[in-house]
Amino acid sequence: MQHYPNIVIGFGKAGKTLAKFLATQGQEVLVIEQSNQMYGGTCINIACLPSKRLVIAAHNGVPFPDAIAGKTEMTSQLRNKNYHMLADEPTITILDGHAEFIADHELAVTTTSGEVINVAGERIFINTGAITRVPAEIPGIADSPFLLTSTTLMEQTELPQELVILGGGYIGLEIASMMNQFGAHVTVLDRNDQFLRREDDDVAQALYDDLVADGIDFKLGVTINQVINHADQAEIEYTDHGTTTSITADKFVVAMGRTPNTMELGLANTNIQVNDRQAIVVNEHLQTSVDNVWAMGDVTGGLQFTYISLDDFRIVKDQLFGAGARTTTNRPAVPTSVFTQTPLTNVGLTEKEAHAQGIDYLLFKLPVMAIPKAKVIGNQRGLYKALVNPTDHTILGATLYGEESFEMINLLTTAINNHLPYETLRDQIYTHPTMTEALNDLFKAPLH
Ligand SMILES: Cc1cc2nc3c(=O)[nH]c(=O)nc-3n(C[C@H](O)[C@H](O)[C@H](O)COP(=O)(O)OP(=O)(O)OC[C@H]3O[C@@H](n4cnc5c(N)ncnc54)[C@H](O)[C@@H]3O)c2cc1C
Ligand SMILES: NC(=O)c1ccc[n+]([C@@H]2O[C@H](COP(=O)([O-])OP(=O)(O)OC[C@H]3O[C@@H](n4cnc5c(N)ncnc54)[C@H](O)[C@@H]3O)[C@@H](O)[C@H]2O)c1
Repeated sequence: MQHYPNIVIGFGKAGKTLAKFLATQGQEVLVIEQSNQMYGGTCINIACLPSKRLVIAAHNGVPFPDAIAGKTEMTSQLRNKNYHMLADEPTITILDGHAEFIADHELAVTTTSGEVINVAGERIFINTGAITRVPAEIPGIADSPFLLTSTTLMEQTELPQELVILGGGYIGLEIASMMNQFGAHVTVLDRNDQFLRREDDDVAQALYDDLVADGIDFKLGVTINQVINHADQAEIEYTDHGTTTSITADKFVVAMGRTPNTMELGLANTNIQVNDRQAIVVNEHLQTSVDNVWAMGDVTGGLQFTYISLDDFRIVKDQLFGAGARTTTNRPAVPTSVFTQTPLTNVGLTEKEAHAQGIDYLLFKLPVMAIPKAKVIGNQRGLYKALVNPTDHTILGATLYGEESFEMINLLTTAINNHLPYETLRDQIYTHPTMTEALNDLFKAPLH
């Protein structure tokens, strides 16, 4: 059995960044990746980058098959670049194969040719990501020929005319908005009665109204009973507030959450603990229950974002090479964006959360209609909201529903993380015409 000082399982964001960093420190690293189509991980191959490429292509009126072809070319280039980023390091070995633990520090790797190679690692970093949750408990879904995931949707060459999306969260809404722009008729089914229930009601209502105006149908508060697979179409049967009915679809997308990818990792052969949601249990330093074994990224069951996985790398790096002060509990504010055609972006507290936590705040609000750049872009949908601490005037949170909000939010995040008073943003000189300059107006006067 070959021994390595460092083994990374999975070529994801945290894993590849850590492997590269260890190599720059002269350390030997074995990186195990089960698919040569996944060098660089989920984000660049099947998630963030291809999906945003398609969102933009749809917006620009690119026909669906051309958009898919352009996306595929892009991911291929990114994959190659990522591969060489690690493979060209003299102290990194990439092993193409599926890793399973056979003991706390030992792995059996089944290569693509079927050979099994056993390796041992002094330090092991698990970065195996998450996979689409396909609800086996709903009859007819798992074995349906009409089933798509976010991954297989992005491999289609023909636009489905009638598309049903099961789940109206991040993936469901981004796909709904994008496929609607490509020309499909989209219906979204979600078990929650309330659309985006964590958002403030005014913001959720604005996005909902805009998506409905675009032609997307929503069935909220429904129970999906079964999928009946006919010759050409799927029939999705659901109960809508006591009435059982059904809808037919050329394809349906399962977007009901993603489960930490631990099922085929052989963890039963180790002392590494997994919780009831299949996530690897870690402490605030991302250490598992076995010494010198860490888990990073989606597999820990935390927030599923690429930048969280990157931050997990920083936490582990700080233990190995720094003071060990960085933890999951002292992460700075984390912004999030739903990349619908008009994007919805948050950082910090919403009004709903402030109320629930009994936190007092000043409220600032601005309709996007008031922003000159929105007129220039030709999309005046949306509203901005910000919550401010009444005592020291620091920003408690912001919700930006409007064009380019996924860019602007980074400025607000900097302000929050550096405890800047809102007046700093209000009085700053901004480039013109931009969406960001609206911060001059947003912070003019609180509503209350
Ligand atoms: C459609 C979609 C859109 C998204 N959009 C965004 C977005 O816009 N912004 C954002 O921040 N996040 C987005 N996300 C979430 C983001 O993609 C994930 O949070 C992120 O990629 C997780 O990275 P990771 O480091 O946990 O591991 P991953 O990048 O998932 O890497 C895990 C790797 O491990 C490999 N692997 C798994 N098991 C084994 C094994 N046993 N042996 C060997 N190799 C193994 C896998 O093949 C994979 O390459 C999106 C997700 C999806 C599905
Ligand atoms: N822009 C981004 O950063 C981005 C984009 C896509 C995905 N992601 C990440 O990927 C993760 C997974 O995305 P997702 O959309 O699959 O999960 P999600 O948790 O965001 O949404 C899942 C939705 O499915 C619904 N649902 C679950 N079970 C159901 C059932 N039986 N019947 C009907 N509805 C049901 C839930 O109510 C929820 O609205 C996200 O949480 C996010 O962290 C991020």
